Amino acid sequence: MPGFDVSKFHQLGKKIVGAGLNYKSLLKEKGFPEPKEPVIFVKPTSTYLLEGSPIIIPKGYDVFNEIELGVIIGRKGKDIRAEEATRYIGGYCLALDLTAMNILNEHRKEGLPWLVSKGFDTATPISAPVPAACLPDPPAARLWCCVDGRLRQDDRICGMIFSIPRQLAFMSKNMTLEPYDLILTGSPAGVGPIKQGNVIQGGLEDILSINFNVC
Ligand SMILES: O=C([O-])CC(=O)C(=O)O
Ligand SMILES: [Mg+2]
Repeated sequence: MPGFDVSKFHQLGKKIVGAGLNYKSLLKEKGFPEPKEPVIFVKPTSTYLLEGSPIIIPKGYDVFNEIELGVIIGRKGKDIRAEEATRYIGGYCLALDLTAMNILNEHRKEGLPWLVSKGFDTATPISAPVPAACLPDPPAARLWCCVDGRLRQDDRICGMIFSIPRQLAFMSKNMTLEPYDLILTGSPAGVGPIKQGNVIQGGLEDILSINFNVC
């Protein structure tokens, strides 16, 4: 994409918009109905964590792994049409949308926002980014996550309920998407607790990989 350098993502990363409950496999696992529209939330940029730094679990937080394909926005867009959405994608990364599930479950029951469960420091570990051209066919790609070498999550991007173009269209009706925003596109089944000493690894085909320690 002209004028967009995805390698600057780690310095210039802007808002983080997540789509939750977006994989058929996850909803089956949780016994939740499919949402009629994308369920979206924002994470603070202070949650970003780069490889080499450890995940820190706050006391009393039951933090769960959530591997996700991250879409890095490459150009400003408002009211993006799903048919044109790929033109706004500047690159991809892998991310862990770490979530304090004990807190989220309580807040969900009470109809409260998700910020506390998803907004703690180190809650968004991210991989190195790649340009959009490195992933020509996202739906066909396999996404996986291991904890201490044991496979927990393994699904294809086509297991999403709302495709990446539909997510960008929905989000950009509500808010302008800007270069270096990160869209977290939802996590497949297999989320579970992580604890001090765990090693979390994930991948998308042989295109993206992520590796973090929990301290
Ligand atoms: O944590 C949750 O239950 C919602 C979420 O972010 C996801 O499904 O990826
Ligand atoms: Mg998530």
